[in-house]
Amino acid sequence: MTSAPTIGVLALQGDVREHVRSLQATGARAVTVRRPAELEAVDALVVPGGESTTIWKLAEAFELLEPLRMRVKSGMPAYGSCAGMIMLADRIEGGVEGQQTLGGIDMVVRRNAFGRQVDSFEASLDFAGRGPMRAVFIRAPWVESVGADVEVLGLAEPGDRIVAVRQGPLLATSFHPELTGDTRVHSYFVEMVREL
Ligand SMILES: NC(=O)CC[C@H](N)C(=O)O
Repeated sequence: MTSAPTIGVLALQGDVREHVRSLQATGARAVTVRRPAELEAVDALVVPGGESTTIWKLAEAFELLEPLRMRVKSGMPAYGSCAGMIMLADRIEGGVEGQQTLGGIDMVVRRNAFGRQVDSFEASLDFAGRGPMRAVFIRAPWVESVGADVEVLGLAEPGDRIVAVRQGPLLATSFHPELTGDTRVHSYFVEMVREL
């Protein structure tokens, strides 16, 4: 890709503004996406943290679920944080009755996996070999298992759980880099978008 990519942030629910700011801090052009026409206009998409059941239901109500699935299937780069990671999972555990995802990453993601005692916590982890990073987890999922084509990019205590993965143009983290002001995950994603 030669010109600067336009990266959308799915703006149905969740911490949309924080992702827009993080993307802009890397120098990328960031826009919000709420309608199918807006989705068509972006080169890549961030699915924010929030509540995956709400994002799913609103995506259906806004007639975005199928268009989102199609774009992901056709190779659009996407990055999901927390609820966004759940949305990019092919399979989930602990979902509500009938909960659907967009899919794309060959993994099983367990919702609210770290348990009530540790609803929210911080951990230091190495993301993609880019040095220690402070990571914020909020009712976070973890990745229970991954398929052969999925690259593990980060593990976290407690339990050395998988919390960052990549499969081709799709990236997902259980934590929220948009909340810590550390732009390394967004920079990694923007680099991915530029390379594809
Ligand atoms: N901070 C988050 O995004 C939490 C995710 C939420 N527990 C869900 O299932 O969607």
